[in-house]
Amino acid sequence: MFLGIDCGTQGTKALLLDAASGQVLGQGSAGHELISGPNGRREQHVEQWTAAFEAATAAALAEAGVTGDQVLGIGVSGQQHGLVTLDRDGQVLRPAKLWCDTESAEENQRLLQWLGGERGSLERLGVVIAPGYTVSKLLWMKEQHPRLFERIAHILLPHDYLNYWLTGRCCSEYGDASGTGYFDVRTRRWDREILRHIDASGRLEAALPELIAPDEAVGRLRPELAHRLGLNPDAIVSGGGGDNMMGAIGTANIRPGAITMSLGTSGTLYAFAEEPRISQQPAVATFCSSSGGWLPLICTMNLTNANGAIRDLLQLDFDQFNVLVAQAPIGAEGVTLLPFLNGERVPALPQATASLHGLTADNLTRANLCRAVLEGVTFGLRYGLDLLRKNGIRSERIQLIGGGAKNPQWRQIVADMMATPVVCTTHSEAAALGGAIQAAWCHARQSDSHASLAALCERCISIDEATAVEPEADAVQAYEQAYRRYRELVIATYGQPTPPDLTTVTP
Ligand SMILES: Nc1ncnc2c1ncn2[C@@H]1O[C@H](COP(=O)(O)OP(=O)(O)O)[C@@H](O)[C@H]1O
Ligand SMILES: O=C(CO)[C@@H](O)[C@H](O)COP(=O)(O)O
Repeated sequence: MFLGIDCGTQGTKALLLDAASGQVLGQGSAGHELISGPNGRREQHVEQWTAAFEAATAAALAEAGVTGDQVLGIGVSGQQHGLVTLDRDGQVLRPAKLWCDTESAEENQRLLQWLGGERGSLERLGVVIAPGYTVSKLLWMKEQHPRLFERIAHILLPHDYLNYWLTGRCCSEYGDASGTGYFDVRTRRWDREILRHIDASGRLEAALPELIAPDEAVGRLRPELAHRLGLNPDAIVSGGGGDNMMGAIGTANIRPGAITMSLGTSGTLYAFAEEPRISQQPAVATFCSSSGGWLPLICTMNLTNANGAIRDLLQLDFDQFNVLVAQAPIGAEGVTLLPFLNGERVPALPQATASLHGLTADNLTRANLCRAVLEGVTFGLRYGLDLLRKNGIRSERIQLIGGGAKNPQWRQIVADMMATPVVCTTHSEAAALGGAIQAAWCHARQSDSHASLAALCERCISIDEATAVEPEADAVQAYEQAYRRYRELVIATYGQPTPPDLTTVTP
């Protein structure tokens, strides 16, 4: 039995996998609260993650009817880019600053300048540092909380922190590390110089966790924690990874040829690559995968949060929202919502606010508003898909995961808007499943078994054919028009982000 954990933005999901049969035996979840503040502050108390870990794990074990002593390994997936700082006694210094926090956008701009702009960042790190990446949070902390900054002894990402809580060891793996902005994705090494630029004392470099390979274990559970959670004290903890890296494993996206799209708090799109072919397009982040390769990725910051904001405003539940969406035609009778409530990463508009366009006395209806938000957030992913496709990434279909993938209406909208068939894997909690599969892989390597990651994915992941949807020709055309209007409005309202340059730099 293997336990997969996904510490997402809105909550933690746990899943218990019988890796021998490939069956998921039980699942559980528990929510997190966001701390929102001025200038795009989005933080979370790490105690929420550990409490949610415990609650979700207990629920998954109870649903499976299995005791924790049967768990042989744990794999943790986590929201990317967040900054957790510890002092030398291992105490957390302040709430974690999250991937969707844009408070350090200005610090990011200064660091980008130091790197030589987008080109300099690409040449040096293989990614263009974006607001939300970890590196600018460090500069922000130095300037805003100098006393706490001086006490930093360990810098961890969210899933690294959970691994530390589980095992007592601070380390990181290539996938999540590649989203920090102080890591070279080509060589898979930390970039210490950028940290020295932020603080010449050497404190930050000394605080970097050790890097481990994707099939390496972090260690075993701390005995007292194993005892408290009722888990097997001999259970190993695998390296885990960022939620997108784990979502890739959990959808068997470990070979070129597949595209996974996640409809979570963020919207993401990614495809496995065997080589670090760095795109010159700044929006495409060529992260490392947590399965030995690379994972070119697009991320939008406004997805289910924007839907939720309109749902709350109109006091609707999911079903009522969906009924209203269905009542409005494609294009919402000319109502377009540019949903940048949190600022945005793709397109690169960290300071943007959302805006509503095309309202008239005739089209201002609840149905059009609901459709406009769902279309607006999905258009962002269409823009991202175009960028990936222009960089040579092709797939016959899109594998849809995350909370939003449970919505059949949204699945059809995705298929029509992307003009591509869409399907879900049996377990939409693919990041948690990926964690469990990675733990089984790691356990097999430790026990000298020859179970490959590919064989485990084949055994544990299946397509849910009942969710398969094909694009419908009329709808594809109608969305094409609505998408053009969306792009024109983005450019007219916020200006043109860096024009796409589709050549590639040093592979
Ligand atoms: N049936 C559904 N229809 C539409 N959206 C849903 C449905 N179920 C869950 N969601 C959305 O999914 C979100 C959570 O997705 P999830 O992938 O777990 O996010 P995260 O990992 O960022 O915490 C919820 O906030 C909710 O808006
Ligand atoms: O920042 C990114 C990817 O670069 C996000 O995808 C985060 O990893 C958060 O994921 P969710 O909470 O939406 O699952």
